[in-house]
Amino acid sequence: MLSREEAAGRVMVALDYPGAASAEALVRSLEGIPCYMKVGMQLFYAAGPGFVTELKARGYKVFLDLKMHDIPNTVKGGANSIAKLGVDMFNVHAAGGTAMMKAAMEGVEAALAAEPGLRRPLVIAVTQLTSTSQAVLNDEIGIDGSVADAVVRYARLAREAGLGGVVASPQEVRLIKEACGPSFRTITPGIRPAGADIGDQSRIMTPREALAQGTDYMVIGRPITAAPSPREALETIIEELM
Ligand SMILES: O=c1ccn([C@@H]2O[C@H](COP(=O)(O)O)[C@@H](O)[C@H]2O)c(=O)[nH]1
Repeated sequence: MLSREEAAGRVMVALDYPGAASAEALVRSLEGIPCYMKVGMQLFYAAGPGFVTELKARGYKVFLDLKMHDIPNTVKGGANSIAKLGVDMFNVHAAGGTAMMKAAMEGVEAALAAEPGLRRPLVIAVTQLTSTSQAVLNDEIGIDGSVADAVVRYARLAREAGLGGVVASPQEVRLIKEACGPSFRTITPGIRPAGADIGDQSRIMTPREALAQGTDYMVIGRPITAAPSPREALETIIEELM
């Protein structure tokens, strides 16, 4: 059983908006609910790091979801800059390989050494996007085997590189925890309350199902942001988790 506060703390609201004004309106509508805020590419490219530091200054937990995937030296620099924003969590693509993921960790260490008061962010890796189906993985991308096997392989790589968790679908959480241990964090998009529009997601579960699988955090965007009342939609999800 989760308390209301614990349940809210498991939800990361995806602020997928074209600019600061619309994102700020959503944040205000959820005021007082202790959920995580997730800033992704759309908002970050439009509103910049100032929006992130403002959320932190107002006491929000922030996941910066920029999914870095580049050569190790570039990712090291990117991770260094991100760590200096004081976010709680950020990510890279596990497909970049061990050297790239280790470079992200080095970038964080360098930031912490330069500014000892900084918060240490949890660095996590994207495994297979939750929009990727079995058929797309095999027939289009050309990776053989099951999605679950590919996800677990990436999760093991991420753990070996020193990262603290992965982004995956809730359908793979149990396998990831078995392979990487219970304290290795799972952050799961692909969350759809019963009856909600699936949209472009492929590997989905309801909030309650995801929690039963043992997910640590669930990322939820449109089921909240596109609802007539985002606050009511989030409250309903929190109730479902209690
Ligand atoms: O595999 C992934 C990685 C990241 N995401 C992000 O999560 C949210 C999901 O939004 P919904 O509106 O609930 O579908 C979005 O910001 C994605 O960029 C993901 O869906 N899958």
